[in-house]
Amino acid sequence: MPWSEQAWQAAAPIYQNILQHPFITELMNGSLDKDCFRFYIAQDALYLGAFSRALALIAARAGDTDTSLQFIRFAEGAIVVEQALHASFFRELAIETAGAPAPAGHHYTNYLLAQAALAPIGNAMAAVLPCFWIYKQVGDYIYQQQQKGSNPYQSWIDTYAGEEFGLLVQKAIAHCDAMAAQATAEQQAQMTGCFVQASRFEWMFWDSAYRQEQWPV
Ligand SMILES: Cc1ncc(C[n+]2csc(CCO)c2C)c(N)n1
Repeated sequence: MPWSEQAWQAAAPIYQNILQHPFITELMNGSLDKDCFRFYIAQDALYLGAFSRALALIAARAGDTDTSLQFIRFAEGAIVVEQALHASFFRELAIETAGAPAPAGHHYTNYLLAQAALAPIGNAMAAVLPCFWIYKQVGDYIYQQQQKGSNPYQSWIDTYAGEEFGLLVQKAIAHCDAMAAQATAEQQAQMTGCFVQASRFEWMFWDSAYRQEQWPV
């Protein structure tokens, strides 16, 4: 069984929790509070900025030029998405600035940056994988389950359900599987741990937006 299948199974309970989260169910039926979505988009702009830096760090640390080039492209993709967010959703939702990161986003981005900078490269790759893979699965799920009719969040939904995005995700999975194939059982277990941890942060990121999470003090 490829590493990615084991990792997905390990994170499956978290993924099920994500699908049942009210942020997702309400996004899907269009009833999500506009302020929660605004909060999410602003936090996501901050997230994408940090995420692209994490990908660029992995590119710099990769052992071969093919992997390096792929992660440079991933990093570019994240910047392009971030700029598109600014251009469309920020204007549409009248968001002036992204503001400061909330606790969950802060925790998630700093985890990714620390893994990308300091951890073994396989761990770093496994830590960024849920960002791709969970969004693909959630995007497809929403797209399939959605009732037809107008949904104010349709353009967001369409971003992650497309075939082009699916190919990108396959590449990210393949790079992790190639790393894992050369790793010891212990290193593979560490990679799985990173994948599960980042999946947890994906749930927390949505939950944070749903609660419009603030710093306690
Ligand atoms: C919290 C959070 N997690 C994942 C994504 C999805 N995502 C962001 S960049 C990228 C790859 C390159 O475009 C993907 C799939 C998101 N937007 N926000």
